[in-house]
Amino acid sequence: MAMTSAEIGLIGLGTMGAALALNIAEKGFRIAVWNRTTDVTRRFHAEAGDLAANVVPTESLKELVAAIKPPRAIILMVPAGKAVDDQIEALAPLLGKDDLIIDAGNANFHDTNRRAAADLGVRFMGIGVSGGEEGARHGPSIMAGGNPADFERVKPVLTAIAARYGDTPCATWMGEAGAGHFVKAVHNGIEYADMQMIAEVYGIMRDGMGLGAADAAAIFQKWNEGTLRSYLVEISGAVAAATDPLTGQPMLDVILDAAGQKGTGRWTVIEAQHLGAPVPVIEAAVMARNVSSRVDERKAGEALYGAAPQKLTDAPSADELEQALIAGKILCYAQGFTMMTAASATFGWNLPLPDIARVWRAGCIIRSDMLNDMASALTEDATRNLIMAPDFARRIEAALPALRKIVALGALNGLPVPALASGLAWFDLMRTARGTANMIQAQRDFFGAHGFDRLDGKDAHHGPWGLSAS
Ligand SMILES: NC(=O)C1=CN([C@@H]2O[C@H](COP(=O)(O)OP(=O)(O)OC[C@H]3O[C@@H](n4cnc5c(N)ncnc54)[C@H](OP(=O)(O)O)[C@@H]3O)[C@@H](O)[C@H]2O)C=CC1
Ligand SMILES: O=C(CO)[C@H](O)[C@H](O)COP(=O)(O)O
Repeated sequence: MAMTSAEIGLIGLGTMGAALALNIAEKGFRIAVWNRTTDVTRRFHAEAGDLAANVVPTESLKELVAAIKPPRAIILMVPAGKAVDDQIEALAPLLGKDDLIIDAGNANFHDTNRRAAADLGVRFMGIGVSGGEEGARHGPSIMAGGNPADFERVKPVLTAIAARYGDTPCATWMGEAGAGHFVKAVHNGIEYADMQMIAEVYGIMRDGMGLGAADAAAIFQKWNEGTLRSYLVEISGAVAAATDPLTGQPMLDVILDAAGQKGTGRWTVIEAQHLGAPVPVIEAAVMARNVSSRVDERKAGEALYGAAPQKLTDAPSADELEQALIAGKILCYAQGFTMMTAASATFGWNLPLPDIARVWRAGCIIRSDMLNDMASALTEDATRNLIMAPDFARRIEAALPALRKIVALGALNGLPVPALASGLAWFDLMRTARGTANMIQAQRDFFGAHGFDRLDGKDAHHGPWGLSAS
């Protein structure tokens, strides 16, 4: 049996867990690990190289617990949902009341709230981890939730393994209970939206402008040297430049156009609706992913209506596409931050928006140069919608003509740009002082006597419709 020597434990040596365990070991912490399938643990230890000396492989939960110094901290890196509940149920009876279970997977924050409130007999916290395998191995962005004292306990490990923006570690406490997992869900929602908007401009390049993957790659690579510098634009350039070793064709041209999902984007959209803080760019991105998976229906649609995307006669320039993407990105992030403000009010959190922008600057999938400017704008005034911040208002005004042009071209020529179009529609609603909901108020009063508010403040809240009018 392993000696009581490890400073931390980890369960689940899959893609993320294995990378995280090596990262922890590399930063000088002795880590005990356990995996449901024992062969995986053995292989992991055997392949850990120099880091194996800092890894204690264990073959039962009892052995894992015995290998860690009390009070223990054990990270779970297993699929969200039932696997987490099952693991807690198996582990908790072996632990003491001061031991801490840390769910570091992509849990639904409602589950994290439930687990934090339950009498588990141990301490519990949920943390969001972003950066994929590479980030987990060399520096993820960490969004922690739970009791602040528990966070302080594990902070030395979390800050040591986290990505760094300059000297600042990207690991921050977001709030009690499910706050960390909530912020991670919003991160993933924005991730969906960023990816979708990039895919939309790629679609204009490919179908509207007749560009090949190599041309698209060059454009993405150039954008990655400017305002749009970000991990997702960088990898879009890399994937567009890659060649399929099997066929010699561009990789993008041999990949099926149907994207999977694990649900975090959907959770964000559902929660946004509950909060009354819509995130239409993310909604459009989730919708588009769902539609992408309906391949047969899309084929039937094309057979019936004909292929819509035609080469544009008035193609936009690469600069205009870049500007449209800049505008879409700002609008999407403004929606995400507004949603977090609404969550703070509803759930009694005080989500630290400037710190969230800061923690996303490095390590995570949505890291980008623009997040540093967002952090500055939110530090000036976190209560203000990002589109009202002078720096971003200037950028939106400069980029708006291009966004309008791309959305209009898309609509006129059957080139789908749902996320960009949703961002623009939201923006136009947000900048219209006299909207059209007077019509909605009147309709509701007409059919349901719901009453309405008046502009002139007079005390007459029903219209002259009467039963005969219907
Ligand atoms: N992949 C990514 O980019 C990211 C993933 N995440 C989240 O991290 C978590 C882990 O993801 P990832 O590493 O990609 O997943 P993998 O599928 O690569 O690994 C899953 C791990 O969980 C174990 N496991 C699966 N089911 C159970 C169970 N019922 N009980 C105990 N152990 C179980 C597996 O063990 P076994 O070897 O026995 O199958 C394996 O070690 C998920 O919540 C995911 O959403 C978060 C950020 C990024
Ligand atoms: O959390 C992540 C990145 O931040 C994971 O990669 C997650 O799986 C991405 O979501 P989806 O699988 O739904 O695309």
